[in-house]
Amino acid sequence: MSQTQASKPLRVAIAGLGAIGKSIAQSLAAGKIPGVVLTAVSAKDHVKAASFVSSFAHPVKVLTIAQLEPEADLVIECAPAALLSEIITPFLNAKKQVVVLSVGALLFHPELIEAAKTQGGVIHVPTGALIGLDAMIAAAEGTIHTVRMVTRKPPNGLAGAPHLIENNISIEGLTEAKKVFEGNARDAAKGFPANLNVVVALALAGVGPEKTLLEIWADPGVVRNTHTIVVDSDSAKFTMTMENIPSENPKTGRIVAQSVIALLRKMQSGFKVGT
Ligand SMILES: NC(=O)C1=CN([C@@H]2O[C@H](COP(=O)(O)OP(=O)(O)OC[C@H]3O[C@@H](n4cnc5c(N)ncnc54)[C@H](OP(=O)(O)O)[C@@H]3O)[C@@H](O)[C@H]2O)C=CC1
Ligand SMILES: O=C([O-])CC(=O)C(=O)O
Repeated sequence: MSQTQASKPLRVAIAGLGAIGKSIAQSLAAGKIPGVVLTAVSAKDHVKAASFVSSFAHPVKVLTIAQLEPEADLVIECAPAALLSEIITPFLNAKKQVVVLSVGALLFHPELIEAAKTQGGVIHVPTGALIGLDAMIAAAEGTIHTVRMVTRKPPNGLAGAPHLIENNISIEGLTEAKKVFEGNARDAAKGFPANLNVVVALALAGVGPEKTLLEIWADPGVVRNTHTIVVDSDSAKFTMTMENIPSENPKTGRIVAQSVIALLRKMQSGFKVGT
């Protein structure tokens, strides 16, 4: 339905007020998308969150995660990955829509995808910090032979990842690029749950997490989170490079929040461009 046809506004809740959540909240509060209204947020620190939303023109409730569902038609999950199920399950059970940013965590909760497919709720995975999901989805209608991705991040965009800690891989004081991971998207999601959602989105759009291959480099020579993807399929061969300017969270590109705003705008519009 187009926004002009819509009788009621789409009520949106945001779970997690970090780099992504705050940016989306500000855009929605500024009325960037007609027909979409921010009704509630959830955050770890409710006092800080209440102060953040107090400047908005319309009142926005600060609630616990469990209190969000009755307040919204759609929840945007942009919290730590461990909270994914807690945030989206009540919405899926109510046959509502969810937008998932912690995409990596979906691999370890197949029941959530199953619930969305069978029970009437909807999970949206926005393109986020990636490029070319439209081309991947189209190529996946035919046969995709190989998908390879190489990610280069400034070392502070990888700091603290479980894979580095468990394998005693130091990225302190690097003077040249260091390869810190080579494997598939499933193992990357396990080892880098807060850093490589992009490769999981790519896998879900294309050939799945086992066959989507990835190298990760801690590179003191880059200032942007840089993802290069090479795809070979029976319809096209394509190479794409994305250089993401980090947001206030060095792990997260600025474009991620904009991708969610673009998704909401597309959902509300009668004119949709892109696959
Ligand atoms: N799909 C994609 O392309 C991308 C996905 N991501 C993923 O999106 C998610 C959000 O990213 P980003 O905004 O950068 O992360 P941030 O760390 O900046 O924000 C997460 C927020 O969630 C808050 N939080 C922690 N515990 C709770 C809780 N119990 N209830 C509600 N909120 C809580 C944190 O609070 P506090 O700060 O107080 O701990 C923080 O403000 C992450 O999982 C990230 O990996 C990121 C980039 C790209
Ligand atoms: O995938 C992620 O979690 C974040 C990322 O690489 C980026 O923003 O470039």
